[in-house]
Amino acid sequence: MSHSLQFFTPSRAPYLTLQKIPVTSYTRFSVINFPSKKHSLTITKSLSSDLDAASSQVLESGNGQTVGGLSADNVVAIPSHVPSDSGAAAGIDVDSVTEAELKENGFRSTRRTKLICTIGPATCGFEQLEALAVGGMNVARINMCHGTREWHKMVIERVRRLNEEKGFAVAIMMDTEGSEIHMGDLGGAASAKAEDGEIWTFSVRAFGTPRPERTINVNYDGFAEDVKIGDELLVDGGMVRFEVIEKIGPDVKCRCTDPGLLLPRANLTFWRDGSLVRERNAMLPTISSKDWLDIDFGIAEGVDFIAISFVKSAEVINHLKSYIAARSRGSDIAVIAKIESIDSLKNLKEIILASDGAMVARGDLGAQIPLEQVPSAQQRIVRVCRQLNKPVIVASQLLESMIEYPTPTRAEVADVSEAVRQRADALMLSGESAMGQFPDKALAVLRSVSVRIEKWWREAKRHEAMVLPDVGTSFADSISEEICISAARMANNLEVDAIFVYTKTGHMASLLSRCRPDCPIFAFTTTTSVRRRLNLQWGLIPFRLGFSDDMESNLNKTFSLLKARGMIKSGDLVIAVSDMLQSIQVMNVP
Ligand SMILES: Nc1ncnc2c1ncn2[C@@H]1O[C@H](COP(=O)(O)OP(=O)(O)O)[C@@H](O)[C@H]1O
Ligand SMILES: C=C(OP(=O)(O)O)C(=O)O
Ligand SMILES: [K+]
Ligand SMILES: [Mg+2]
Repeated sequence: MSHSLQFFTPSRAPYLTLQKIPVTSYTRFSVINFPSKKHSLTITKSLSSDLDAASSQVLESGNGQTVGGLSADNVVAIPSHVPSDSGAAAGIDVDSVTEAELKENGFRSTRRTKLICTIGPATCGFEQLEALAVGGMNVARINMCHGTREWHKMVIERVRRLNEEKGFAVAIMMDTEGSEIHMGDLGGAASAKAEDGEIWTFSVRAFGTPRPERTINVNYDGFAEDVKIGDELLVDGGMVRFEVIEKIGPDVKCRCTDPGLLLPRANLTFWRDGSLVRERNAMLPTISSKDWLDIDFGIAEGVDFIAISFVKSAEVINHLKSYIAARSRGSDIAVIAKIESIDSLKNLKEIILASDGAMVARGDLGAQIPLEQVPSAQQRIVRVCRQLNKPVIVASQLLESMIEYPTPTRAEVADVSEAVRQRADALMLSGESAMGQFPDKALAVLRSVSVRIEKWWREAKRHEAMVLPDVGTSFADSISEEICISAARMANNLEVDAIFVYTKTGHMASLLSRCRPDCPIFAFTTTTSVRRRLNLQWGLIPFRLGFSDDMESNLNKTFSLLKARGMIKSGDLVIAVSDMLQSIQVMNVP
């Protein structure tokens, strides 16, 4: 039984044909774009089955052993020993955590929201990093505000080793310091307490060690000239407040009006007559000379993402992207724009269009706009990113109290839930994982809240439909988009177990992720770098797999490999799409 449907458009002529094809074992709809390209939409009930032969044939392990079914104590994924970026590799790379999750709980309950951990003194050891990866960390973030390049290099090497030895695909995000005004590093002290009414000296002078009492170094030379007596000085957006009372040369004397804890390199803003004074910040370059050196370091180390602090316009992103393209010879580093200033909100759409993703950096954003405006800004940024098909991260203070306590506050759980409900791609831990006392517990809270809220909203079918504008710039891109939108809709309506996408660049996988379908998306890609990058995006489970242009053989191979590892089983309903063939196929796993 088969059906046909034809679309004709005049002259320019993509004739899209759904035609009747006499096939008995499955139903095939073909969408044909004359004269050049063929797009097939195939609904397959049963696949010609040389599958059993295939499944007995493979799975090659890292040491060349053949692995059949996995036993409970054998859940650690064994990456193929074939060079990872080789398209011809016979095995499949997936990590032990995903594998165990799929086996134990099935497709439906896999976590869709991705998790990022800032790595700091509390989590930089190999075992600590491994514990985070086991706990669900998808991306490790290093913040170039803190630590030395040698320290960051060591963290990068450990994460890479973890990926190689344990089959993880933890990506690395390097976050630049940016050139906004901030305090010095407190001479090595972890914090300093400012009490109500105390007089502190803020100065561009570098103080020796031990740091004289009640002194703070400021990184910006023009500081003393720019502030005026009566200005309000806010540390970290108001965690501590001072009033400027006197200027003596490079020193600015301030009285503490809201006491609190000063942390190393905390951000400083000054306010006059109720408004943020930002003329000076506007003069500072977004990417400082130190940031450029850090960026060179990131390129040399082959990080997966570079997050740029205090982006003000699309121009700086375009500039950086061409810099990276010229320097990194083929390795594709994604650029994430941190939205944390008034200017970045003003130019939001252009910035996001120019970037490969964005971060709602609520820490500094909350210091630049009134706190009560942060939630609506977050919602807007998340929506714009999804519409423009760019991954979006919600960051800062998600579980701030867990820096010190083993359980979150109810309000923190509600905040995390809201970000998950908005269906942001990723949630980020900062101090909680960098220097907190309970990094693993904080990650576990993000994980369990994500899974719970995702399930609740899926079951309640309460996700409002979002209008997804055309983002493609070519006709072929538009076809990919339509295919992904249709595949996601079909997946929801048919209640399929998973969508499979075969993608070389990852683009088709991200288009599917944008649709936020009910089922998980298994993204098969040929390179480890694309696999790592896809790990930031909502709902994608990235695998590295060598595949060809022949979809039938790709599917057979995938089914046999995943079945052999107990990650799928006969009868599971799957939709497969591919960016080589631009096709949709619906089938039961044989
Ligand atoms: N590499 C590091 N070395 C030492 N401390 C770090 C490092 N990274 C982060 N931290 C600590 O974790 C805190 C939270 O991290 P993050 O939010 O990334 O930085 P910031 O507070 O500067 O915005 C920092 O204030 C700092 O105390
Ligand atoms: C993530 C942020 O940036 P950083 O931690 O680098 O200040 C933020 O400001 O929220
Ligand atoms: K930073
Ligand atoms: Mg910031």
